[in-house]
Amino acid sequence: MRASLIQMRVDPDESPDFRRRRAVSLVQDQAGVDLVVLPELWTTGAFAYEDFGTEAEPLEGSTYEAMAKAASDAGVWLHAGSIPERDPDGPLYNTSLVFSPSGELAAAYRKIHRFGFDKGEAVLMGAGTVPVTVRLPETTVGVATCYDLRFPELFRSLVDAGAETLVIPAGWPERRRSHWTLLARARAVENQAYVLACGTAGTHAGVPQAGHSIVVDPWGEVLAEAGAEEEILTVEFDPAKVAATREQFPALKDRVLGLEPPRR
Ligand SMILES: NC(=O)CCC(=O)C(=O)O
Repeated sequence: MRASLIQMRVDPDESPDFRRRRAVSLVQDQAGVDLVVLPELWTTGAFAYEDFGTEAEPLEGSTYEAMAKAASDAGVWLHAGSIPERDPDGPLYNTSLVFSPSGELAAAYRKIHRFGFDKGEAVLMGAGTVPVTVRLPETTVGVATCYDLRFPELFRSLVDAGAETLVIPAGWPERRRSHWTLLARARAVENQAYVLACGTAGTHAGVPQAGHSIVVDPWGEVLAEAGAEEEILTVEFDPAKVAATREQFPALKDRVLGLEPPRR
Protein backbone atom coordinates (compact mmCIF):
# COMPACT_ATOMS: atom_id res chain seq x y z
CA MET A 1 0.00 0.00 0.00
CA ARG A 2 1.27 3.49 -0.81
CA ALA A 3 0.42 6.58 1.21
CA SER A 4 1.32 10.24 0.78
CA LEU A 5 1.35 12.57 3.77
CA ILE A 6 1.02 16.17 2.61
CA GLN A 7 2.84 18.25 5.20
CA MET A 8 1.44 21.64 4.14
CA ARG A 9 2.95 24.97 5.05
CA VAL A 10 0.32 26.91 6.99
CA ASP A 11 1.22 30.56 7.47
CA PRO A 12 -0.44 33.97 7.12
CA ASP A 13 1.18 34.62 3.70
CA GLU A 14 -1.71 32.84 1.97
CA SER A 15 -5.46 32.97 2.55
CA PRO A 16 -7.46 29.88 3.55
CA ASP A 17 -9.08 30.01 0.09
CA PHE A 18 -5.74 30.04 -1.68
CA ARG A 19 -4.49 27.21 0.53
CA ARG A 20 -7.63 25.19 -0.24
CA ARG A 21 -6.93 25.51 -3.97
CA ARG A 22 -3.32 24.54 -3.37
CA ALA A 23 -4.42 21.50 -1.32
CA VAL A 24 -6.71 20.37 -4.15
CA SER A 25 -3.86 20.44 -6.61
CA LEU A 26 -1.45 18.69 -4.20
CA VAL A 27 -4.01 15.89 -3.68
CA GLN A 28 -4.67 15.60 -7.42
CA ASP A 29 -0.92 15.17 -7.96
CA GLN A 30 -1.01 12.03 -5.77
CA ALA A 31 -3.00 9.93 -8.27
CA GLY A 32 -1.57 6.40 -8.12
CA VAL A 33 -1.14 6.13 -4.35
CA ASP A 34 -3.80 4.43 -2.20
CA LEU A 35 -4.15 6.90 0.65
CA VAL A 36 -3.45 10.63 0.97
CA VAL A 37 -3.38 12.46 4.32
CA LEU A 38 -3.59 16.20 5.05
CA PRO A 39 -2.89 17.85 8.44
CA GLU A 40 -5.16 19.21 11.16
CA LEU A 41 -7.01 22.52 10.58
CA TRP A 42 -4.87 23.39 7.57
CA THR A 43 -7.25 26.11 6.33
CA THR A 44 -6.68 28.27 9.43
CA GLY A 45 -3.80 26.68 11.36
CA ALA A 46 -4.40 24.75 14.58
CA PHE A 47 -3.24 27.66 16.75
CA ALA A 48 -5.02 30.48 14.84
CA TYR A 49 -7.80 30.56 17.41
CA GLU A 50 -9.12 33.96 16.32
CA ASP A 51 -9.85 32.54 12.82
CA PHE A 52 -11.83 29.48 13.94
CA GLY A 53 -15.13 31.36 14.09
CA THR A 54 -14.71 33.28 10.83
CA GLU A 55 -13.45 30.29 8.85
CA ALA A 56 -15.79 27.68 10.35
CA GLU A 57 -17.86 25.82 7.77
CA PRO A 58 -20.80 23.45 7.85
CA LEU A 59 -19.72 19.82 7.49
CA GLU A 60 -20.57 19.85 3.78
CA GLY A 61 -19.01 23.29 3.16
CA SER A 62 -16.36 24.45 0.71
CA THR A 63 -13.51 22.31 2.08
CA TYR A 64 -15.74 19.21 2.02
CA GLU A 65 -16.71 19.89 -1.60
CA ALA A 66 -13.17 20.63 -2.73
CA MET A 67 -11.76 17.54 -0.99
CA ALA A 68 -14.50 15.19 -2.22
CA LYS A 69 -13.72 16.26 -5.77
CA ALA A 70 -9.94 16.06 -5.25
CA ALA A 71 -10.30 12.49 -3.89
CA SER A 72 -12.33 11.39 -6.90
CA ASP A 73 -10.13 13.26 -9.40
CA ALA A 74 -7.08 11.46 -8.00
CA GLY A 75 -8.92 8.16 -7.35
CA VAL A 76 -7.46 7.92 -3.82
CA TRP A 77 -8.68 7.43 -0.29
CA LEU A 78 -8.27 10.87 1.23
CA HIS A 79 -7.99 11.70 4.90
CA ALA A 80 -8.56 15.41 4.29
CA GLY A 81 -7.25 16.48 7.70
CA SER A 82 -9.67 18.51 9.78
CA ILE A 83 -11.85 21.60 9.40
CA PRO A 84 -13.36 23.97 11.93
CA GLU A 85 -16.91 22.62 11.62
CA ARG A 86 -19.89 24.78 12.52
CA ASP A 87 -22.70 22.56 13.76
CA PRO A 88 -25.91 24.49 13.01
CA ASP A 89 -27.37 23.34 16.34
CA GLY A 90 -24.26 23.39 18.49
CA PRO A 91 -20.70 24.59 18.96
CA LEU A 92 -17.71 24.43 16.61
CA TYR A 93 -15.91 21.12 16.29
CA ASN A 94 -12.46 20.14 15.03
CA THR A 95 -13.73 17.62 12.50
CA SER A 96 -11.73 15.26 10.31
CA LEU A 97 -13.12 14.12 6.96
CA VAL A 98 -12.26 10.90 5.13
CA PHE A 99 -13.31 10.41 1.51
CA SER A 100 -13.40 7.30 -0.64
CA PRO A 101 -11.84 7.26 -4.14
CA SER A 102 -15.27 8.01 -5.59
CA GLY A 103 -15.52 11.17 -3.47
CA GLU A 104 -18.08 9.81 -0.98
CA LEU A 105 -17.69 10.76 2.67
CA ALA A 106 -16.48 7.58 4.38
CA ALA A 107 -16.07 9.02 7.90
CA ALA A 108 -16.23 12.21 9.93
CA TYR A 109 -14.47 12.35 13.30
CA ARG A 110 -14.87 15.16 15.85
CA LYS A 111 -11.64 15.49 17.84
CA ILE A 112 -12.21 14.15 21.34
CA HIS A 113 -9.30 15.72 23.27
CA ARG A 114 -9.23 19.51 22.70
CA PHE A 115 -5.94 21.33 23.22
CA GLY A 116 -5.41 24.47 25.31
CA PHE A 117 -6.40 23.59 28.90
CA ASP A 118 -8.53 26.63 29.81
CA LYS A 119 -8.14 28.55 26.54
CA GLY A 120 -7.87 28.18 22.75
CA GLU A 121 -9.41 25.12 21.16
CA ALA A 122 -10.45 23.77 24.56
CA VAL A 123 -12.91 26.62 25.09
CA LEU A 124 -13.72 27.54 21.46
CA MET A 125 -14.70 24.07 20.29
CA GLY A 126 -16.92 21.29 21.50
CA ALA A 127 -15.52 17.84 22.24
CA GLY A 128 -16.33 14.86 20.09
CA THR A 129 -17.39 11.74 21.93
CA VAL A 130 -17.20 8.97 19.35
CA PRO A 131 -14.01 7.14 18.24
CA VAL A 132 -14.06 6.37 14.50
CA THR A 133 -12.61 3.64 12.28
CA VAL A 134 -12.82 3.37 8.49
CA ARG A 135 -12.47 0.18 6.46
CA LEU A 136 -10.18 0.57 3.44
CA PRO A 137 -9.72 -2.39 1.06
CA GLU A 138 -6.29 -3.21 2.53
CA THR A 139 -6.54 -2.11 6.18
CA THR A 140 -8.81 -0.77 8.87
CA VAL A 141 -7.89 2.81 9.73
CA GLY A 142 -8.42 4.33 13.18
CA VAL A 143 -8.46 8.12 13.18
CA ALA A 144 -7.31 10.54 15.86
CA THR A 145 -6.30 14.21 15.79
CA CYS A 146 -3.13 15.88 17.14
CA TYR A 147 -3.50 16.24 20.95
CA ASP A 148 -5.40 12.89 20.93
CA LEU A 149 -1.95 11.36 20.42
CA ARG A 150 -1.28 11.86 24.14
CA PHE A 151 -4.21 9.66 25.21
CA PRO A 152 -3.40 5.96 24.77
CA GLU A 153 -6.86 4.81 25.87
CA LEU A 154 -8.38 6.31 22.70
CA PHE A 155 -6.01 4.25 20.57
CA ARG A 156 -6.83 1.10 22.53
CA SER A 157 -10.49 1.65 21.78
CA LEU A 158 -9.62 2.00 18.08
CA VAL A 159 -7.60 -1.22 18.19
CA ASP A 160 -10.49 -2.96 19.94
CA ALA A 161 -12.65 -1.84 17.01
CA GLY A 162 -10.20 -3.47 14.56
CA ALA A 163 -7.79 -0.62 13.71
CA GLU A 164 -4.50 -1.70 12.14
CA THR A 165 -3.38 1.67 10.78
CA LEU A 166 -3.65 4.81 12.91
CA VAL A 167 -3.89 8.05 10.92
CA ILE A 168 -3.25 11.26 12.86
CA PRO A 169 -3.45 14.70 11.25
CA ALA A 170 -1.88 17.36 13.45
CA GLY A 171 -0.69 20.93 13.83
CA TRP A 172 2.07 20.10 16.31
CA PRO A 173 4.42 22.87 17.47
CA GLU A 174 8.19 22.77 17.09
CA ARG A 175 8.51 23.42 20.83
CA ARG A 176 7.29 19.86 21.59
CA ARG A 177 8.67 18.02 18.56
CA SER A 178 10.41 15.41 20.73
CA HIS A 179 7.00 14.45 22.21
CA TRP A 180 5.53 14.09 18.70
CA THR A 181 8.02 11.54 17.46
CA LEU A 182 8.19 9.71 20.79
CA LEU A 183 4.39 9.43 21.10
CA ALA A 184 3.97 8.38 17.45
CA ARG A 185 6.40 5.52 18.02
CA ALA A 186 4.83 4.64 21.38
CA ARG A 187 1.34 4.40 19.87
CA ALA A 188 2.74 2.14 17.10
CA VAL A 189 4.61 -0.16 19.50
CA GLU A 190 1.90 -0.51 22.14
CA ASN A 191 -0.85 -1.08 19.57
CA GLN A 192 1.27 -3.08 17.11
CA ALA A 193 -0.14 -0.88 14.36
CA TYR A 194 1.10 1.45 11.65
CA VAL A 195 1.08 5.11 12.60
CA LEU A 196 0.80 7.74 9.85
CA ALA A 197 1.07 11.15 11.51
CA CYS A 198 0.89 14.24 9.28
CA GLY A 199 1.76 17.68 10.68
CA THR A 200 2.11 21.18 9.28
CA ALA A 201 5.11 23.32 8.35
CA GLY A 202 5.48 27.10 8.63
CA THR A 203 4.50 29.46 11.45
CA HIS A 204 0.98 30.61 12.18
CA ALA A 205 -0.33 32.69 15.08
CA GLY A 206 3.30 33.05 16.12
CA VAL A 207 3.68 29.29 16.71
CA PRO A 208 6.46 27.62 14.65
CA GLN A 209 5.30 24.20 13.51
CA ALA A 210 7.31 21.03 13.91
CA GLY A 211 6.70 19.43 10.52
CA HIS A 212 8.43 16.04 10.85
CA SER A 213 5.44 14.04 9.67
CA ILE A 214 6.24 10.45 10.41
CA VAL A 215 5.32 6.91 9.41
CA VAL A 216 6.05 4.16 11.94
CA ASP A 217 5.61 0.41 11.45
CA PRO A 218 4.00 -2.00 13.98
CA TRP A 219 7.44 -2.80 15.45
CA GLY A 220 8.07 0.90 16.15
CA GLU A 221 10.56 1.40 13.34
CA VAL A 222 10.39 4.75 11.57
CA LEU A 223 9.74 4.08 7.87
CA ALA A 224 9.91 7.73 6.84
CA GLU A 225 10.13 11.12 8.47
CA ALA A 226 9.77 14.56 6.87
CA GLY A 227 11.89 17.61 7.58
CA ALA A 228 10.56 20.92 8.89
CA GLU A 229 9.43 22.48 5.58
CA GLU A 230 6.48 21.76 3.32
CA GLU A 231 6.98 18.27 1.96
CA ILE A 232 5.11 15.28 0.60
CA LEU A 233 6.18 12.13 2.38
CA THR A 234 5.36 9.09 0.26
CA VAL A 235 5.82 5.68 1.78
CA GLU A 236 5.10 2.08 0.88
CA PHE A 237 3.96 -0.25 3.64
CA ASP A 238 2.60 -3.75 4.01
CA PRO A 239 -0.68 -3.91 5.97
CA ALA A 240 -0.19 -7.68 6.48
CA LYS A 241 2.71 -6.84 8.82
CA VAL A 242 0.21 -5.85 11.52
CA ALA A 243 -1.28 -9.34 11.83
CA ALA A 244 2.20 -10.88 11.52
CA THR A 245 3.58 -8.70 14.33
CA ARG A 246 0.58 -9.38 16.56
CA GLU A 247 1.00 -13.12 15.96
CA GLN A 248 4.76 -13.28 16.45
CA PHE A 249 4.79 -11.09 19.57
CA PRO A 250 1.25 -11.41 20.94
CA ALA A 251 1.47 -8.78 23.69
CA LEU A 252 -2.01 -7.42 22.94
CA LYS A 253 -3.41 -10.80 24.00
CA ASP A 254 -1.87 -10.34 27.45
CA ARG A 255 -3.89 -7.26 28.30
CA VAL A 256 -5.54 -7.45 31.70
CA LEU A 257 -8.76 -5.47 31.66
CA GLY A 258 -10.80 -4.21 34.59
CA LEU A 259 -7.96 -3.92 37.13
CA GLU A 260 -8.90 -3.17 40.71
CA PRO A 261 -8.13 0.37 41.92
CA PRO A 262 -4.55 0.62 43.38
CA ARG A 263 -4.24 -0.15 47.11
CA ARG A 264 -2.91 2.71 49.26
N1 LIG B 1 -3.43 21.14 17.95
C1 LIG B 1 -3.09 20.40 18.97
O1 LIG B 1 -3.81 19.49 19.37
C2 LIG B 1 -1.77 20.72 19.62
C3 LIG B 1 -1.28 19.62 20.54
C4 LIG B 1 0.00 19.99 21.22
O2 LIG B 1 0.57 21.04 20.98
C5 LIG B 1 0.56 19.05 22.19
O3 LIG B 1 -0.08 18.04 22.51
O4 LIG B 1 1.67 19.32 22.68
